[in-house]
Amino acid sequence: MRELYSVALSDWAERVNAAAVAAQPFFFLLDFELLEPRLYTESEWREQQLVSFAFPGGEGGVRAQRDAVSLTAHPIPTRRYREAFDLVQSGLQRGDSFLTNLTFATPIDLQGSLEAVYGNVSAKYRVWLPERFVAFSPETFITIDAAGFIRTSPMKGTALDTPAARSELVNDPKEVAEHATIVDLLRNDLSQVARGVRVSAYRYLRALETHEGGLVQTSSDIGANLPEEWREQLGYTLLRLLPAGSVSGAPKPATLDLIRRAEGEQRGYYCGIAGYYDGRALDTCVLIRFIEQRDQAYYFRSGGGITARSNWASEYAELNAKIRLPA
Ligand SMILES: C=C(O[C@@H]1C=C(C(=O)O)C=C[C@H]1O)C(=O)O
Repeated sequence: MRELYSVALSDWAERVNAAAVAAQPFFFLLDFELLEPRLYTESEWREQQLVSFAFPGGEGGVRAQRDAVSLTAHPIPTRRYREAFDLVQSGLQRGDSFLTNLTFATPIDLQGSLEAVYGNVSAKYRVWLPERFVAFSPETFITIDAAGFIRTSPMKGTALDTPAARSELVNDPKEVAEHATIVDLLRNDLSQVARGVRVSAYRYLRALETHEGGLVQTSSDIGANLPEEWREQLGYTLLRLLPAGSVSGAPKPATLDLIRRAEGEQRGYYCGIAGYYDGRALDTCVLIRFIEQRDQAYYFRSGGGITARSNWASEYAELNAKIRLPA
């Protein structure tokens, strides 16, 4: 398996394995295309501040600021969205894919800096890579506890947090089917690296607060047992699970090809993962709810899952509805 990876990725995986075995804390970033793997030691984030992150059980990075931050989106032209959507639809109709996550970068005006966004918003996971991006993600990719129990909580299905939209989300056959597809895909992914795969909670609703009103998402929890010596293989285990099913689709190889053709640009760290190992256990998130800085411009990256039953206008609306700052 190892020879399939680039030198940079194998090197990254070996360094992850070594640090995990040595009980040395580390933080990492992996981009969607797996071209720019990064691994940071404690002094690189604490003293040199090459990256900042705030994870549920972990590090804080810079403290919350009080500067006002806000954003104004300039939605991408519907024509551009439809072209990509139609390309994805033809792949879905041919049966190359049965679920494809289609995303775009929407230009935004940002009042405040990436740092100010990082310091002001609340989210389960926050990551700030200076000059590059800030992410405020609600989505866990996987966690591994000290005993080697691996868990994942895919989020699939998003709606505004109103009673009507909630019940539509819960009852919509398309949403039900998409969610089942993702849970299946992740069960399969986990079974590649672990044993005793089980779903402990299925399709529960979770509210997400934002500056401009709430969103709800449907999530599930899936878990399994890694081999006892899991730390020795941690880097390669992570690579085998990527890209994350919830932000790619199924089946993965053909779907990734469809995504590349439809989106026409790399996702970079958006839809990649970030992880924090505290010396014993690992927590990772999917890098969504993502503001990117390119040259002197800012873009909000967002998207959602498309199936053969999807309709372009509601998918376009979902992509735009996600362009918000959490409270
Ligand atoms: C890629 C994104 O969304 C993904 C797709 C979701 C969906 O289809 O409901 C929800 C969360 C993400 O896993 C994003 O929000 O940017």
